[in-house]
Amino acid sequence: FVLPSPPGPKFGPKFGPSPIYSQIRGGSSPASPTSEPPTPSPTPSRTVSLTNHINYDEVPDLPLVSTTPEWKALEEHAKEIEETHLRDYIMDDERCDAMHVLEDGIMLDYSRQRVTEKTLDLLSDLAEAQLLRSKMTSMYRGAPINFTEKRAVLHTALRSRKDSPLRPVVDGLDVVDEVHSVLEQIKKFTDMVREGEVTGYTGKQLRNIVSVGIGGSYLGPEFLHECLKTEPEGVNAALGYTLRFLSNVDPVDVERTCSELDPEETLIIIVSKTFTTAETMLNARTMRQWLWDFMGNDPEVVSKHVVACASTSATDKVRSFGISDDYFFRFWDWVGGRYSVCSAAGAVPISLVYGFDLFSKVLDGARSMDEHFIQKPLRRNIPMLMGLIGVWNMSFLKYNMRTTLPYAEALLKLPAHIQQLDMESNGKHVTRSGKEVDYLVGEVDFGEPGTNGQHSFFQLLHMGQAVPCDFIGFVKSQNDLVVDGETLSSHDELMTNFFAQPDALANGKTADELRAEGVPEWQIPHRTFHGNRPSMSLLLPKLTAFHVGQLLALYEHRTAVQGFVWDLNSFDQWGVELGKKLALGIKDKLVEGRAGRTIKADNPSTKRLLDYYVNSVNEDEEEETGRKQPGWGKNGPAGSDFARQPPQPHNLKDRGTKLN
Ligand SMILES: O=P(O)(O)OC[C@H]1O[C@H](O)[C@H](O)[C@@H](O)[C@@H]1O
Repeated sequence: FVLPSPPGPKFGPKFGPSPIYSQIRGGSSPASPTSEPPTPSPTPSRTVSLTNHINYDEVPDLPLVSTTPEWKALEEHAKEIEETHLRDYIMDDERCDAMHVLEDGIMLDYSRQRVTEKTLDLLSDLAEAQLLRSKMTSMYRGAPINFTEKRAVLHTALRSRKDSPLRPVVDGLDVVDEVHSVLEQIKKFTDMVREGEVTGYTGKQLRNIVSVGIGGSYLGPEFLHECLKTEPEGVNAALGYTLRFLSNVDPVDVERTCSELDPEETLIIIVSKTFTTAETMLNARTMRQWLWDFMGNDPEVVSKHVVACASTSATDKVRSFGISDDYFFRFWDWVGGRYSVCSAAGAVPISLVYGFDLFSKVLDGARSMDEHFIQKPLRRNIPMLMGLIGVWNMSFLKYNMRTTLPYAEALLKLPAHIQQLDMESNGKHVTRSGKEVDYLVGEVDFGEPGTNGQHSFFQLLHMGQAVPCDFIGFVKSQNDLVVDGETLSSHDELMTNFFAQPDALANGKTADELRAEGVPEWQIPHRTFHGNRPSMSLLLPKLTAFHVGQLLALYEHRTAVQGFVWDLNSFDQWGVELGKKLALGIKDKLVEGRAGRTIKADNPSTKRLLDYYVNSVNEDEEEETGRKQPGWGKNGPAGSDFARQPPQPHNLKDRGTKLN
């Protein structure tokens, strides 16, 4: 990977005087937790200079990757792999030894993947042909690699050190300075709230936090929250605070979120990069109404109880909502929603509940993984290995699904976060140059913590469709238990499954083995497992804030690797737009229907559904009132504001509780 140095930054970023990131060595973060078990000391790294790459705008239009000799070689090789069963591969001592890495405190074992040394060599050739390193460094340097939106992709800058020698500049601003100025604002504000120096409208301490947001403005922060809830430092830091997330536009979600909350002690965080997302903005208005219902319709109620985390380009919208500038925590267009956990989107709610210091440890972990990713050679690079094996499984072995199986209850929201991160990033059908792909890209991701998943969908994993599995486990529990008389701790018991399941998937169970166990002949086909099902195992020391940060960045980078090799733009999401636009059109039609006018739909199928929906509600109304109702008509003439109210309007006051 020795590529010519760029002639100069064409796309905006400015660099320090010399090779910069090359001074950073992997795993050197000082923030590794001191608690047991110690993070294994990183192997000394080879440094990689970020200057050895070509500018993104000079990356040539690549031919469809499926037409390259590197791709064809892998296709041929896939036939060879079919010849050997995983149960034989995993008996090879030398192979198993070669197929694990211990880097940045994380052990990755990929010996249960259907790969050989040759597979890895061929994948490495493919990565080189697809300019993987060049694309990675372009991302870190702030090139506009999200070219359909003309944006840089700089989530790595969100966890840069203040004195980082790598200083991308976007729109004339040094992004690292920008990041640190907001982090300081967040620290100051959240400390003041936690110390009671900033209070609510009636002078009460703000101890209930409601984060309103959806998609990337929700899933990642919720994933972090669930991890920190039982993190030993997190448990103490959060005493006396609650954090709830309001994401769905379903009014029932409002009901659940507000139940038993005292509005006078509640701080609402509106998290929306664009500050236009329909669901979030309706929920934001609902929560504002809820505050007003209790404390009066005074602008100060909003300015003291509502904060915003949004992109700088939404500043006017934030202000016109009534939010004060001091309560506005900005992020930037160069942070994608699903990559925004380390921005204000995650920083504000998490710091309010757990304190800024704990959130900083998440950033330390993510930074450690960023450094690992950019520096380590392929065979020691965890996200790169995982990404390339992902490409191999999907495009060559044709597994079009993948499952994330954390053996840690506190990671219960990781599968949902990965689902958005990966499926929104790589769920595409054209390459960077707009060519239709003729190879499989973008897995269907799903998952559930073990052992719950074992009693749910594992039947399919073992005997139905083959789905590559990511097993994630920890050496030490956040909170282990030893029950009197038990031979193992409860965490050990959990981990027995973490070790057993990958073997069950790989080995399966043959008819001969079943016969030897005395299984009756008629049952044998029903109890035979074909095995040969790939998985990988990630083993981390303990689910601390630092290691959560590593995991977060690891999966972000895995997604990027796959997108880079498939030559996709993993950072836009145009596929989400069409449905949003259509929903706006339906809104107009429903308004018509509610006003008792004929609904004109775009097709008979939608018209039938809309008519049924509107008329069924009206029939319920008639039953209740004994009167014929046009639209919602009970409260006023058709077409008036009242006419659009639901039949049983709720008083938002019912959804909160004054505790004293
Ligand atoms: O943060 P917001 O602008 O409200 O966007 C929230 C979400 O909405 C969209 O539908 C996108 O697909 C997501 O990537 C985004 O995270």
